[in-house]
Amino acid sequence: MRTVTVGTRGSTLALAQTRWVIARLKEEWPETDFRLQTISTKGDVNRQSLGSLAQKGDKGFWVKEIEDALLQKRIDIAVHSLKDLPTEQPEGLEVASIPKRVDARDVLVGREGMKKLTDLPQDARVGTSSIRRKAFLKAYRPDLQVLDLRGNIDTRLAALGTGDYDAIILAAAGLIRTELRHRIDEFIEPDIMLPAPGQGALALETRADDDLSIEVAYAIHDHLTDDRITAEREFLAGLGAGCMAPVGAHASVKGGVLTLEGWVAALDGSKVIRAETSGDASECADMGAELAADMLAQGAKELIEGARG
Ligand SMILES: NCc1[nH]cc(CCC(=O)O)c1CC(=O)O
Repeated sequence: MRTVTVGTRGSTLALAQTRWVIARLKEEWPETDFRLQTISTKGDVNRQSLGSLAQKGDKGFWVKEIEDALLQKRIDIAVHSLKDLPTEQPEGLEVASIPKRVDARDVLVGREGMKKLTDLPQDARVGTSSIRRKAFLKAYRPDLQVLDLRGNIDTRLAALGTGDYDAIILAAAGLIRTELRHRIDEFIEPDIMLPAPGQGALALETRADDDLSIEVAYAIHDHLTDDRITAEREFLAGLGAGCMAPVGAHASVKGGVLTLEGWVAALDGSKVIRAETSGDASECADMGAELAADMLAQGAKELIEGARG
């Protein structure tokens, strides 16, 4: 029996999504033995000592050690949250497969009586770790206080219990994948908070010359998800921005027609540039690049640079 080693971070979310990936791969390749290998990353090690969000800004904070493990053949397939993966892979590695996406939206989890964005009183304290969520929330409800809230999903839910926050915002996908869907109080629609590019999707990364692992991973590739996230990520790349930018992107496909929406915001929410395009789904990459160019012409660059500080 051949063995394929699948690697990921040790967080609850990373383990849950990797177990899901292995179960799906096992359905397609019942004769293959899949092993799970956890790898600790700079992001995990430095979690306690993170002084500011900016320190997390270096590209691939969560993925470097995992990619090293791939290159050193300690693992054969890496499972990443797609939104944490830089838009370009290092020499010798590639994204071999994008499984079917789950819900891309952000969600609100609130205290009693604070179960919806519209329930929150003036000055309510909302916790989030993401500058995109912060900027879009401020644009929608400038009267709210947006407070920093870092840590893994369990830590963030626990913080809500201590009373320091009235509500927190996180990705639906993280809660769904860790069997915490029942904690979701409100799905925030994309017309209020556009999700992060790639949110809710996974990426299976392999060595570019490892044909066997590429074939194994590709068995759970989802073309529709791939078109959507290609448009979203080309948009992000076209802006010259990474996962730490106040940028949202969301693509949907109906009847072969892909619609891509993109937002870029000032950190304080005082300005949001929004644009949309649609076309044949086979043009997804060009559509992302064109939407980025369109928004750069509308002043998106100043907003992204402003957010870098
Ligand atoms: N940056 C952390 C991270 N990376 C992926 C997810 C959620 C799962 C996903 O978006 O696929 C999360 C947590 C969150 O944003 O609440």
